[in-house]
Amino acid sequence: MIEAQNLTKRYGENTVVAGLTFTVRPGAVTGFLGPNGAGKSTTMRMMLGLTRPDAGSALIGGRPYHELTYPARQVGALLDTAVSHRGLTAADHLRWIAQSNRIDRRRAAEVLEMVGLTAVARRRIGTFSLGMGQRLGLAAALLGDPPVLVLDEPVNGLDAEGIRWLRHLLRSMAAEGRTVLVSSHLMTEMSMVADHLIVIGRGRLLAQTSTSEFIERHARTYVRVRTPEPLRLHQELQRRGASPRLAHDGSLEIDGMTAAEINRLAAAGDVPLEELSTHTGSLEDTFLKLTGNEGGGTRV
Ligand SMILES: Nc1ncnc2c1ncn2[C@@H]1O[C@H](COP(=O)(O)OP(=O)(O)OP(=O)(O)O)[C@@H](O)[C@H]1O
Repeated sequence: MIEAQNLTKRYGENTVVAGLTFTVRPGAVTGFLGPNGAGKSTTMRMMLGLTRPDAGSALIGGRPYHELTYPARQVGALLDTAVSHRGLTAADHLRWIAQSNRIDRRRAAEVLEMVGLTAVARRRIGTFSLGMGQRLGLAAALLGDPPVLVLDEPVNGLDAEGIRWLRHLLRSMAAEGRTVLVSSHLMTEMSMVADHLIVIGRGRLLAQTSTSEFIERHARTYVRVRTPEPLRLHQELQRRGASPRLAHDGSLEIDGMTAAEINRLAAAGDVPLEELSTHTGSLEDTFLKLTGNEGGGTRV
């Protein structure tokens, strides 16, 4: 379990994390969503004792990070892919982390297997692609078999097969009862893997909900109509209180009315219809609308 209480971070006049309060529960994948610059990395760094909050606190398993005796056994973190010891082999890199956290060195081979890097265990990290680096970072996070995982944009650099593999890994980690927090700026990707969502924009909490509820509440449904007489239909619709939008292709998009209602209205007004269809806006659009497509901090 992770508990953030009023977490706040300012850089100069810029409040990049503004009083975030949320809970991340075990046994589920929780997506931490926000556009670039929304404050996700800063929040995760505060959870992991790497950045000092100006106010508030973050607890991992009921304790602040700095009070954990062997942190790598309590929380596995993937923060950025820059690995300092580029001359080390993947296996030696993991053995070194294991040793400094009093973890059995043999665990290195196990986690390399889990992330599909066994074949390159003896290669120097400096030669790794971005995707391989992400896998190695995940291996390091899993080294201490921790009950909590905090992963910052783990999808970055993975190819389609890697992304499928990661989804499976995250789900199985959650199914084992772990707390899994994964950040992303991609709504669609998160909707495919996360059970719960914490959405932030400009450092503020915008939503904390189950993924299915989020989709139900925010996905925009509208009706598209094509007619040779758009102006007349537009007037009829406005008379009914609707606000149709004229799309680039000349069709009308209408919120808040069903296709059947629009059909009856058109028939009553003797407006011929060439197309009448119901659409659901993309999740990505919904997300951008909710977050205002803005990441950066707010001046307060
Ligand atoms: N050390 C720092 N000094 C000054 N400003 C910082 C510092 N670290 C982050 N920021 C600013 O804080 C804001 C939030 O950054 P953060 O990296 O937490 O966002 P993010 O949601 O993780 O975005 P991204 O996905 O782009 O990493 C940004 O405007 C960033 O420029």
